[in-house]
Amino acid sequence: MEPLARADWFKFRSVDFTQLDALEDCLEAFAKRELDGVVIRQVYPEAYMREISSRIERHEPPFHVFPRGADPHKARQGKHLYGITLVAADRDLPEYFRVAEGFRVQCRDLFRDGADYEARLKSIFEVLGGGRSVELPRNPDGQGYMPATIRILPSGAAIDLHCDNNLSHHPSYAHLKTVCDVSDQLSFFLTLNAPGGGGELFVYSRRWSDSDDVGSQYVVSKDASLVEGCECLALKPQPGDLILFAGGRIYHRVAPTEGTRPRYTIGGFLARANEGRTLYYWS
Ligand SMILES: O=C(O)CCC(=O)C(=O)O
Ligand SMILES: [Fe+2]
Repeated sequence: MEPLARADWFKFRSVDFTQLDALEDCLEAFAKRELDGVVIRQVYPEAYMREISSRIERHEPPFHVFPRGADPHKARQGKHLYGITLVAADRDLPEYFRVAEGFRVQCRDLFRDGADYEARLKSIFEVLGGGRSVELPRNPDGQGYMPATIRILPSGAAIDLHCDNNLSHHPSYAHLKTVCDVSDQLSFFLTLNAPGGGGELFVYSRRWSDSDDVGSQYVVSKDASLVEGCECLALKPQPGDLILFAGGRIYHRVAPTEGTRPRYTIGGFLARANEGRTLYYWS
């Protein structure tokens, strides 16, 4: 992570993975809006991220590709996912839960010779949650949600301006809302591969308000004029760095990547249980 100017409208902390204890219980500060983001550097060694990225490049293991039907080799030309998000699954939740089951197994395979991704993230969230238990949510049939998705941005691809609170208005969130409080959900992602240029996460001083919700347009591509004149910061994490930020309430986007190296990140969302002291993560 490159050094970053502090901004009073984006309160963040940055620590090395070895100093994780410094962030103990920091989710309380997120809830009180005293903290907007944290960067945990070198959650994995950079060399291991290179190995993971070359597996992703080879589509190994053969993750489900979204949009479905895209040839993973040809799909390099456009933004795509390994796995599927709740909103991308739209109303086909049986498909979502099928993909989720396979993804968890394949993700273990992807990290087979290092620290397991899901286990490592859970142990980090336990510290950040001040000892709360951390669990994958399950639907009434006992099927687990997607623990994360892998976002692949080849050269020139971007993630347009959005706020993740907007996503939780989608009908596919109906069950999840009975389990956890998805308003002001947090976003997390681990950088696996950084592009040669561009690909910064831009966060804006503009906050979400429910009046920003535009009917059935749930996801990205909010009108850029929403943040015209707002202040912004560019975060540029390095491979192995984990970012956790208040993506539910803070407008953000990923700038177009430049150069031949694609941008790979793996991540999802985090929220507190409606009851009890559990944290849930999903994508
Ligand atoms: O950088 C990424 O992979 C996605 C960032 C994002 O918009 C999010 O995690 O909510
Ligand atoms: Fe987001």
